[in-house]
Amino acid sequence: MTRSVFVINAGSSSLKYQLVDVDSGASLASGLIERIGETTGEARHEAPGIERVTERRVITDHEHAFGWVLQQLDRHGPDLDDANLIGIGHRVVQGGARFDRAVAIDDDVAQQIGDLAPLAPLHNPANLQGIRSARATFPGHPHVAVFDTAFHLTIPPAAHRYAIDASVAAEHRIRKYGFHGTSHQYVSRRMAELLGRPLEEVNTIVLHLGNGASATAVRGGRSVETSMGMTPLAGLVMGTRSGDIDPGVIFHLHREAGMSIDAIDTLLNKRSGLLGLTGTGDMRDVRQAADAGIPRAVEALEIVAHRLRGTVGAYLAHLGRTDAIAFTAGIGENSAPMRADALAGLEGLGIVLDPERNAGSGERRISADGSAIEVWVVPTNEELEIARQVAELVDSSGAE
Ligand SMILES: Nc1ncnc2c1ncn2[C@@H]1O[C@H](COP(=O)(O)OP(=O)(O)O)[C@@H](O)[C@H]1O
Ligand SMILES: CC(=O)OP(=O)(O)O
Ligand SMILES: [Mg+2]
Repeated sequence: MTRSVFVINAGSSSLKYQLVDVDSGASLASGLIERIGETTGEARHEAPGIERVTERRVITDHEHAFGWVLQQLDRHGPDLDDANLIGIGHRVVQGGARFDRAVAIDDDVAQQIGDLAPLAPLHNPANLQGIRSARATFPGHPHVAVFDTAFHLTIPPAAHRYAIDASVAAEHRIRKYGFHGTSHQYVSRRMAELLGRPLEEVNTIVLHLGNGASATAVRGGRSVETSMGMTPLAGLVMGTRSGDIDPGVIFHLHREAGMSIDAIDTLLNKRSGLLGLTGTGDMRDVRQAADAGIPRAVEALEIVAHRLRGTVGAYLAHLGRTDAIAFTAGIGENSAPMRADALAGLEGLGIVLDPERNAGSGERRISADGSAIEVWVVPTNEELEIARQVAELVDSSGAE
């Protein structure tokens, strides 16, 4: 019989969901509600065998959004009883130093997710709002939190501590947490499977390049270094986030340009990265502009590739021996030129792409036969990984 998990990724003004068949991995329904709380929201729902539903309407809050989803399921199926819904999985971005695995959500866990909000002010309050609304909407089912940070709690202190006053860091819980852990875990496991070797023996660099982007060095299935930091602002150049900058820039913008801390926060999180460099945060548009010869787009792609190449180089050093590099997420899976640019010039380090394989599609090896380090495209599936973790917890503990 089918067993399904409803996976929720709640953002501040959006709600992404997917009903996942845990055993086959198939998506039974999915959708996205955007601009919640604004004057014109947009809601999409799709399921196999139906025409995609798109509506523009006011959606007042997350509970209202869930009401809309239930209505779509009611109208178009699948029926949640037929789908044998066994639990609800919530993506929670910040789990702090405490949550090293998925947990069943009770009032105490919900409170702790709220207490972690200062460490992820853009994400955790929204995640919590999603949890509250979903618990009200699905009161009879177990709810499970799956944390972006959990996979990275194996990162050793030399890599996760910042060199600042130790008492200030301890008091304010300042350290590298890292994010996208669900994806890095899923892809690094799959990588070992594809190489046909035990997970414990495989060292992989995972490059998750979506709107948010991060790199992780995985040694024998454990994260040992990652590019995001205390917050998802650090590291690689992203769609709208700057990634690494000299922290001195912030003082300069405050003191010399008179910008408020909130304005700088918005600048670095929402108006930087590809968007700040070119005017669009979407890689497809930037590539098109670069192909048309627009200099700032060409230069933006060089900045993205330069940061990636430096990160790969650092992680080769941290791992000592690297078996594979895996590209994943929207850009990593779909942009052959960005993969080629990121690894250009690394032949001397044993990394050689095969241009024809790189230009193909789907899960595959893209390195040349003689490449000492294999390079692969491994499509991520965060929803499936969340659904599996929920199923595992429900099966083992009868989570309520
Ligand atoms: N064919 C493609 N070529 C280049 N970039 C692509 C392609 N398809 C998607 N992308 C890029 O992937 C990014 C979105 O990645 P995705 O993983 O879907 O994002 P999110 O982090 O929101 O889940 C966007 O920058 C988009 O332009
Ligand atoms: C944590 C993070 O960066 O998430 P996303 O890629 O979904 O923005
Ligand atoms: Mg994604």
